[in-house]
Amino acid sequence: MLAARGLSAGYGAGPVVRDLDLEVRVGEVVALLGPNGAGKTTTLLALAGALVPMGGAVHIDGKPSRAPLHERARQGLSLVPEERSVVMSLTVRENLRVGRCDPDLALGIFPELGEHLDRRAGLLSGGQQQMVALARALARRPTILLADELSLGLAPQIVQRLLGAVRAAADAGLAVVLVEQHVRSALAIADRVHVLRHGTVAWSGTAAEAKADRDRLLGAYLPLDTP
Ligand SMILES: Nc1ncnc2c1ncn2[C@@H]1O[C@H](COP(=O)(O)OP(=O)(O)OP(=O)(O)O)[C@@H](O)[C@H]1O
Repeated sequence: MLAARGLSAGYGAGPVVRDLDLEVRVGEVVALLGPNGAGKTTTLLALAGALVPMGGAVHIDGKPSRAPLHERARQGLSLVPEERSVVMSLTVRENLRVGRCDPDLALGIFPELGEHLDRRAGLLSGGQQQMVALARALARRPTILLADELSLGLAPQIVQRLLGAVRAAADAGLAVVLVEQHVRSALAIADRVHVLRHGTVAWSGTAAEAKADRDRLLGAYLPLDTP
């Protein structure tokens, strides 16, 4: 579905991620873990088409693609960036109408947003804002979801709710690449895991293997892990 083949990407001064190979298939959640600065966001942006590869390629449905983000978005890719992508001055209802989002579908994913439809997004809690961002991304009926640090700064219950919605969408046929610092939560919903360190893949395996090896993984690669 979506794959990186020998992918290198960065910001002008040279690649910050190098020679990455990874792929995500229909119905699968692939977690990208790693400490701050490891290159997780950079990888996600390159997969999304927001950064042009400096080497290698991104393949979509088996073919190399150089399409930019807006074109990939039309082809069914949804990106939830690290900075919450809700428009604070718009109401929840207005936020859900942006783009090709189906508001009823969005409310089906997070019914609790229903009572806040006419509130400005800026007045919502961080967790509710993230629900709006994720609901909007999922309610475009994408085939690929790329999500960056959904859990950032949020309470465990909300994180579970958000990641549960991601898992349910994958079970319904979505391909997901999830960047997370919250290792335990990511492993709870992921099928496969890549750990990035200094811009390269330091460890790859199934989520079950990562759970079995969690303490060693945390010690070796993920010293900044919280719960
Ligand atoms: N816009 C940018 N311009 C130049 N360098 C950048 C830019 N964004 C990130 N970098 C650098 O690229 C490297 C990888 O950053 P990236 O954000 O991909 O890491 P990350 O694993 O997502 O970390 P974090 O969890 O802190 O977001 C870092 O050294 C960072 O300083």
